[in-house]
Amino acid sequence: MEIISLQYPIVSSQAALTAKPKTLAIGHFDGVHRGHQNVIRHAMETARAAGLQGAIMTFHPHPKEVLGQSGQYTASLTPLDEKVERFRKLGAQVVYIVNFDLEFASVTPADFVEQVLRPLQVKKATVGFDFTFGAKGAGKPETLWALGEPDIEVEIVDPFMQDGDKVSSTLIREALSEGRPEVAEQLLGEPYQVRGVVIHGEGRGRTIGFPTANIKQEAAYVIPRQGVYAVMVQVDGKRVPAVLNIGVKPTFHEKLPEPVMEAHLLDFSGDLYDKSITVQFISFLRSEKKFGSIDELIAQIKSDAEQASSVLAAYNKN
Ligand SMILES: Cc1cc2nc3c(=O)[nH]c(=O)nc-3n(C[C@H](O)[C@H](O)[C@H](O)COP(=O)(O)O)c2cc1C
Ligand SMILES: Nc1ncnc2c1ncn2[C@@H]1O[C@H](COP(=O)(O)OP(=O)(O)O)[C@@H](O)[C@H]1O
Repeated sequence: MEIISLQYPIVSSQAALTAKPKTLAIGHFDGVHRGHQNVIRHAMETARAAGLQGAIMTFHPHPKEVLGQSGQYTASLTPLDEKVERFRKLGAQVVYIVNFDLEFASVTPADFVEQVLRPLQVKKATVGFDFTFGAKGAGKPETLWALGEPDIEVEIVDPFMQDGDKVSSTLIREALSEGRPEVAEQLLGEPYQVRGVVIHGEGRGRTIGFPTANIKQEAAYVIPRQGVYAVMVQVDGKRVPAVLNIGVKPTFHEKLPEPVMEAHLLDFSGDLYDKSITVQFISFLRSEKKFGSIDELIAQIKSDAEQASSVLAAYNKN
């Protein structure tokens, strides 16, 4: 798979000069959830059937981040490199990452088609029913259809529904903020995950019998609701059951400026510092509490670990 960064205008760029006829799925695709997967699969199938290259175009950073419309979009469900990995798994031959800056934000829908899609040899474009593009998001799928004529065929993919709801990144963000990782998993098609590096914490964990790997997220992820979770941790190519806390440790701190994310891996011992790990959120267990004594906290973490162990044993059986 080829990964090509594009900076508008692209007309005389290498990417345009060497472009092959293609089918292009276009979207932001944050999360690469089941709805996105459906759009991308349609595009890849169309490409195969028509003997065209199968490509995906996405935008980075998030338009809402650049245009300052919504603070929450500084965090994503899938940072760019994870998104690109998923595109690879979905069979893309080429991924275009368009640098979404203010200049690109002001390109009209017509110019997007003439100055980006046609130079890239797009013969078929696949978008979701709610796709918007061009300055102020003025372009809709039907606009693309009209502007693409006669030689760019546009395929508009219907909403992907699950239990009566339209699968969307917003729904996934809501589920995570409510501490419902099972819902997020259903919508994503796999558990919600956060990657990061293990850093040093306060060194208290091992003194209370529960060493915890403190995770510094590798990018600005959407962070689930604070509290205790049963999670699966991927480290050194292994998947290890773990119990995780996202919180401010009220038993020890009046006010931590930022919540921390820390995982105690079950039936595990070893040095994890500086390792890159991936946390998959499986189930929410409880809210974080301020305990009157360290012994009460230890007893509670012991019971959290037991609960996580049984939840994860059942999860991994299915
Ligand atoms: C499963 C689990 C549950 C936890 N629950 C709480 C809690 O309810 N209240 C709290 O103050 N700290 C809680 N903690 C955080 C501990 O206070 C923290 O792990 C301990 O202070 C060690 O921190 P350190 O790794 O920075 O040394 C929890 C930690 C784990 C692993
Ligand atoms: N079962 C385990 N789960 C998590 N970390 C473990 C485990 N066993 C050993 N460790 C090691 O212990 C470290 C955490 O110990 P801890 O006393 O909590 O220190 P810190 O406050 O620096 O995180 C981890 O970063 C890891 O290197």
